[in-house]
Amino acid sequence: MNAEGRSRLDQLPEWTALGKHREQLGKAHLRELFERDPARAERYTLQVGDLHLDYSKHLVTDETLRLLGELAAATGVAGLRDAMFRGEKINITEHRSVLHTALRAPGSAVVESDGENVVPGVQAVLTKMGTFADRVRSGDWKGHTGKRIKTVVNIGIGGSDLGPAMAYEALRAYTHRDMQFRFVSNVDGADLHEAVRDLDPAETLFIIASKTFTTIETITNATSAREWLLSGLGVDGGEAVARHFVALSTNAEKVTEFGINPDNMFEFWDWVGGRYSFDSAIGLSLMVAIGHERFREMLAGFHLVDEHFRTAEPLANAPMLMGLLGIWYGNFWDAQSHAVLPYSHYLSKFTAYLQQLDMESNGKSVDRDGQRVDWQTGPVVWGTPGTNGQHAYYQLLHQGTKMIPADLLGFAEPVADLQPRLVPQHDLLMANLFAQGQALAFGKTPDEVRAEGVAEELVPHKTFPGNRPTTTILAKELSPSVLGQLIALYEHKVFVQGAVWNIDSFDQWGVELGKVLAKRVEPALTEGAEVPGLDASTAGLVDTYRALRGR
Ligand SMILES: O=P(O)(O)OC[C@H]1O[C@](O)(CO)[C@@H](O)[C@@H]1O
Repeated sequence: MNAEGRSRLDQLPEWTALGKHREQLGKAHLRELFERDPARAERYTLQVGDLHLDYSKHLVTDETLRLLGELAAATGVAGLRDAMFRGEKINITEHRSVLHTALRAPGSAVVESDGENVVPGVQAVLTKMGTFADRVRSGDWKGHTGKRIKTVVNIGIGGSDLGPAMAYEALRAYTHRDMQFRFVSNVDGADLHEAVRDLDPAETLFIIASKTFTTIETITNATSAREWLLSGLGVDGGEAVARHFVALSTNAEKVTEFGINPDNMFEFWDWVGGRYSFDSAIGLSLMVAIGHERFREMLAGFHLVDEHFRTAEPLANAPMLMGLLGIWYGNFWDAQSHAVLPYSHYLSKFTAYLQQLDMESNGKSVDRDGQRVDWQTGPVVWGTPGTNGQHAYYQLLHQGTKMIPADLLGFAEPVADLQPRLVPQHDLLMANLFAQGQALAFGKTPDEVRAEGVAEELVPHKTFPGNRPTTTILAKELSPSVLGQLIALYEHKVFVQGAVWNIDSFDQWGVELGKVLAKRVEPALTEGAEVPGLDASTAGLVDTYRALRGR
């Protein structure tokens, strides 16, 4: 038991009860669960805003859900959720509030951190972003030589890249048709090189997105971008940088040091985690792309799901259910990973975005009390757009030895631009989604295979065991609001899991060691410096690298 009187997770009776229930369920098959309970599909469906969630193809019964609800109650998920919304410092290792929900709260809301209402500041930045976005979109914002901006290059990494880059792809149909948007994150110079090589510096705006403004990848790329701009324009700096560089950051001092005019800095706050930041100033490139009205629609979508999460009963609460189902598989069925499979080309970067959200949040093995956990925490999140995956790794999903719960996401209507020309194609896409969910759940028995006249020796090969759980999430179309709803759904799902596992989902100490070691090793590569304490393997690799580079 910890100081707050909370027992270790695996010693809770609710945990033990789930373990026993799992044994009792034994080899229960989804086929039987559906046969036994004809109303199952209808009952295990939720409508949240525009999102229709079908969780009937999960290896659960009413009893499972009841026990999972009891686990959520016993682990104080709702209490921690309320503390988050109230602005309490639930990020305990960094002593910070966790208030991304305030970024999308209505202007009239009052949300306090350290006794101060943060909402007016959020709204002021949104207004400043809106004015700036309008100026760039309309051509009123001119580059150094008086030309209008045609390309926006966002330079950032992690949460300062994945969110805007993903949302830009997702909302492509809503983006400014006469402008281009590019996203540079990798410290590999090839990323920046490819992004700018066909651009005219006079028509290019760089948005430097970094919460800390100290991230080596971003500062290195930003410095190279500044050199590219200045040499392209044939000037020394000063006014040219002010016309072509803006910053999104919490660190005004470093932004000014870099040479960016503080008037062109859009601020956010330390209570916004990097991976929860793209609806803050970090979304500026997206706002320029889709316009501030659409951006506000997206925020309203986020808020709708925030309110649902805050108020809905646990077993009618979509993020709560999704989080608990993940716990059911990870902790009681030993599933190691979770696939997110969008049946939408526009969501091609959605899973990559979720990887940071989920794995940086819940990839922890020490609990909030600093004790090593004895239970599995965050899963490996992976996946690509569904139909492409079908022709690559779905073989393993259907007939492999691993249990991989999956989310299938799809939209009833293609985005407006594609209608009506490609509507039949869209039906084919969605038929694939429905077919995959069905095949994964129900499979094909040996008898069904035999009935097709298949030779006996091939029967085992053509049998599909099924019983592979999926959640299907449908919406009418991928609008800005629906995107906001989807992201908030996953953000809160991750929250629920972290709360049950009793880990701090809002720090990321695990990324630090590599950063420190890279800084230490770099002089060995560039200057051949002696790096004390290098292990034999790494020292050998450094030597090989230097030899290959002729140093
Ligand atoms: O916005 P910053 O400060 O440049 O950080 C970028 C990313 O680096 C991390 O701190 C660590 O990878 C992420 O959490 C964050 O999103």
